Amino acid sequence: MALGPRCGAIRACRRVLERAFSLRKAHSIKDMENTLQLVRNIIPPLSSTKHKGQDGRIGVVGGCQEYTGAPYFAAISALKVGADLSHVFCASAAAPVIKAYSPELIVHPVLDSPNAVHEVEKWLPRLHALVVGPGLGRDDALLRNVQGILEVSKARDIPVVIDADGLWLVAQQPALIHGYRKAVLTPNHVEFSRLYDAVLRGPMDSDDSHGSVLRLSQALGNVTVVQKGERDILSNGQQVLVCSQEGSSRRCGGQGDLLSGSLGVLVHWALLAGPQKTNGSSPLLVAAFGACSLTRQCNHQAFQKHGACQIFNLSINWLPLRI
Ligand SMILES: NC(=O)C1=CN([C@@H]2O[C@H](COP(=O)(O)OP(=O)(O)OC[C@H]3O[C@@H](n4cnc5c(N)ncnc54)[C@H](OP(=O)(O)O)[C@@H]3O)[C@@H](O)[C@H]2O)[C@@H](O)CC1
Ligand SMILES: Nc1ncnc2c1ncn2[C@@H]1O[C@H](COP(=O)(O)OP(=O)(O)OP(=O)(O)O)[C@@H](O)[C@H]1O
Ligand SMILES: [Mg+2]
Repeated sequence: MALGPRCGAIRACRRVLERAFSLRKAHSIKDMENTLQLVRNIIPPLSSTKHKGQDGRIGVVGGCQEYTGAPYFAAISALKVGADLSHVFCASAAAPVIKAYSPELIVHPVLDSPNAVHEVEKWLPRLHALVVGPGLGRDDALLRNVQGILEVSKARDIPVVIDADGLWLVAQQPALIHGYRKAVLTPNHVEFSRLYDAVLRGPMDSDDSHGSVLRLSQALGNVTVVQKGERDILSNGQQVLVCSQEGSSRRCGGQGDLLSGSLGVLVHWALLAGPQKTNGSSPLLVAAFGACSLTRQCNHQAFQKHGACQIFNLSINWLPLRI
């Protein structure tokens, strides 16, 4: 009985994905349509023969005393997109708050414990992907623990989406993810400039966004980079994709968290599907394009429905995931 509403929500979410991917608006170029078809190909079919967990067990690493919304938005988005289980590994002060937001999330108050790396590592064999950074904050002790978590995740070949303060850590230590082909970075404008400066040791050319994203990806050893903005620009150092699907002009906090959480599950689906389903294109690029497209489409639908409503802030932006 408890599964009913959740299955309904997932089916609804899949319908939103399907609708998002069948839109032909906004800078619609043939490449964009072709890529959306590849995104459709990686979405696993629902089936009564599957067991719980098969469609994705995602871990979000983030959440501290100040920021409890960001890890919640990322983790709940993974579920709403279609993951079966969503974990949050956060600092102890954030855990009761995040638990209270939703009984659907599994919350581990471990990030500030002396055994944080071990506490997360013991879950890794059961997780398909990690989303590192939403609401993490910049406390040195937490960042040291997250460094350890990234190292053990790489050793186990777990895909990682790195966002927000996770990108702050990578800007301090690019070697942490250099050459790790299962990493996707999702910087906003400021995070991208910071990373570019740190890795390429010079300011980016603001007249050449494509080139800048391509060069940053190459300099990081072909890690996939998603530069969010008016148009999202994605590259794995070989190919550059642009997602210009119509979004909204409302720029409230948390939209990037929806993107990184959605991407966590799409990365898992894309790697499971493999290059035959993505027609030889990089599965991670296809996943990233799907997450950008979905987030922008949700922003668009929410804005259509609620306008520039200031009261509900972010909630207006993720309502479409629940229809
Ligand atoms: N509800 C929650 O819990 C949420 C928590 N969150 C968490 O907060 C933490 C910090 O993340 P963050 O993104 O605020 O980063 P940070 O480096 O402090 O930069 C902020 C400053 O950069 C600027 N700026 C930003 N974008 C820009 C642009 N496109 N173009 C130009 N400038 C731009 C802007 O500067 P200003 O305009 O104010 O001078 C802004 O004030 C992180 O853990 C994250 O996950 C969020 O996820 C939201 C929801
Ligand atoms: N100017 C814009 N026009 C339309 N969509 C945008 C614009 N800027 C960002 N977006 C979209 O909003 C989503 C989040 O991007 P944004 O740059 O706000 O991330 P962020 O700053 O990391 O957000 P968060 O507040 O969650 O940290 C992305 O899907 C992106 O495509
Ligand atoms: Mg962000």
